Amino acid sequence: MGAKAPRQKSQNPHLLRAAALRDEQERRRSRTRRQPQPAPLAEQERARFIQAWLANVTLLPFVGTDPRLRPPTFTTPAEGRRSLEPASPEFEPRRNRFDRPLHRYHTMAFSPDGKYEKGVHDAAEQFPRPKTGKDYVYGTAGFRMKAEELPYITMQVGVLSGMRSRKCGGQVIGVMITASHNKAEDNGVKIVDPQGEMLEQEWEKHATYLANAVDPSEAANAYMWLVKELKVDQKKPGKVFFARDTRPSGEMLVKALKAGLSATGIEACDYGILTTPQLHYLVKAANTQDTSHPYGEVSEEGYYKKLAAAYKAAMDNAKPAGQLTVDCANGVGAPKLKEMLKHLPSEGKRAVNIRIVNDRIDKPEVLNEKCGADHVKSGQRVPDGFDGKPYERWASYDGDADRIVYYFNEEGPVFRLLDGDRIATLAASFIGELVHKAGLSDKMTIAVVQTAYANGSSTKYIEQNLKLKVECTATGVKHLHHTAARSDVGVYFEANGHGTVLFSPQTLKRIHNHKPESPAQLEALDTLKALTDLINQTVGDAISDMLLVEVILANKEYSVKEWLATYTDMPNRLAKVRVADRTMFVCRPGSAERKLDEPKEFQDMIDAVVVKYKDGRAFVRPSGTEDVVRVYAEAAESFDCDHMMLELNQAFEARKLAQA
Ligand SMILES: CC(=O)N[C@H]1[C@@H](OP(=O)(O)O)O[C@H](CO)[C@@H](O)[C@@H]1O
Repeated sequence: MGAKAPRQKSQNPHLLRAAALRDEQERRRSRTRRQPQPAPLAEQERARFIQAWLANVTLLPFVGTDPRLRPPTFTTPAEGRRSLEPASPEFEPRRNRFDRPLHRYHTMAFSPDGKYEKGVHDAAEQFPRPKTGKDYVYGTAGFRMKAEELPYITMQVGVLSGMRSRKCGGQVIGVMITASHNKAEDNGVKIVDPQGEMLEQEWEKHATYLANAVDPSEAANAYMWLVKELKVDQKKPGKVFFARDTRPSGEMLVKALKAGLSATGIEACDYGILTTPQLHYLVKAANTQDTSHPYGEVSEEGYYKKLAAAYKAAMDNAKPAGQLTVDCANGVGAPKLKEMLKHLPSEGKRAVNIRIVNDRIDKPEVLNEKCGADHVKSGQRVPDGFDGKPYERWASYDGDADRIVYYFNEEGPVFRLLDGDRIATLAASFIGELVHKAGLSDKMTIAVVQTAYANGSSTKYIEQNLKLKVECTATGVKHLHHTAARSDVGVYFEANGHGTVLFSPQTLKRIHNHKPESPAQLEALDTLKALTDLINQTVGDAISDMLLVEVILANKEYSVKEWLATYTDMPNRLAKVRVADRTMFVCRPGSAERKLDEPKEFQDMIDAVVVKYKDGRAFVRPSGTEDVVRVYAEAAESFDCDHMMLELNQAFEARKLAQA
């Protein structure tokens, strides 16, 4: 640990008193260090003591980073407890930039058999926290930032995922290292829960807490605090599967992750380079392999085999709809789609005709560069390398292949996007037809889950034409996933192409136990069964969603033109405004982020703008992944959308909220 700069003398009497207290603690500590260490306690006595210690230890708010405030190395209970001096009132727990208290606590230093605490301490020394002065928050997409800032956080994610596995009875937990659609120099890390879903929300706070421990001692203290608070039995086994995308920084982050895992005695399995949804698949497959409903073979090969078998079954009575070109964003989707194609029929009536472009994983700097789902969706334009003729079907993945959008050009050329809303409506209508044809209509209901960004026409189409229920949730896949999981069949997609379909366990049972009464019912039932395997139900998956769309287009004998013709999108605009502090924008609870409560009167102003335009709809919400607020506007006329955006922009400027 480096030398500390001397503290500035304060005239504040409280601070002077606190400084005197610190000096006294330091004197006591140096006396303690000089004393001979007591002999080791007998094993039984030791166990009794640990229990007593855990019961008695008082947790105090962290009061600063001064090493002199740290408690002494543990010797006996009495001495240990002496270190827990009451915090002075003037030391408020530090708060991060989102005004959340950073729950930092001092326990004693290493507990008697604190090998894991010591391990965390040492791992934090090996991968020190970057001195950026920033607070890090586990957000919608885990932690995501410049790769060089990530090693410490990744190490801590290793620590937390191991704890999570122990807490979940030793079930496998996943850790994915990816920054999805971000540029190559960024990276990210996120945790996958036992059924392949996103990390439980309560644990996101624990991840934030660990990531903000400022030094090795605090990291060890934070670890112990969580162990006690969450009642994690450290003797229990824990297992973590991890993988990364093609970013060059992935390898160095894997080292940091492994350090966090081995520091806490967790068994780890490195799956190398995978797409994000493949890792989600593996986690669920591992945790269900000995149950009555195994999700699939626990291997990458198992993933391809499951999808290929389901694809072939679902295409039994259909004719593929011609060539599809896939832009893989120069990311991990390219090699994995090539692998997938080896398992799919290349000849015969079910032959798959897929051409891959933007597959340069050997050139990391081109990852997501002018290509990929985000580039296409947010810019409403074709990617680099596009050579499609009118009405040729194209699709784009993002950098870790967990989302997909389709598109084509009409003569002109006029760009036509078939985004997540379109995939949701296509999937919901096809599944609805199959359920009806199989004679299962009265046994299950289908719901479609969207966010406020879903195009108003798609919502109307689902309710009025498909006659299905639509639910709107806050932005972020975990919200959609949880809502969809409450339905028998829950189709969820964000407009940006991230989504999947969930079949509840009872629904799967009903589908598999249903006795068809005619050949037509049997045919529909077989296709429905195949879809339940074709769809990656753990998370949005570009490869699986693509095969689903291909199956539907082939079965419905739809061209992209017919798919587009199902409804007409409302003209819409999405912009982001850089503001000094996005946390001052607070969404109204229960409004699915379509209304604001703060800043006061801002919502009234939006409402006053919107009523002026035919079928106008607009909302403003703070982003969960960037330091911006997003502004969305929709109206019957494209011209009106532009006007609405202009008026909303003026509102930001009038209140001096926007930053240059
Ligand atoms: C309008 C939009 O596309 N928002 C995206 C974006 O969230 P924001 O909270 O809007 O930054 O990133 C999320 C994570 O990738 C994704 O789930 C979401 O759909």
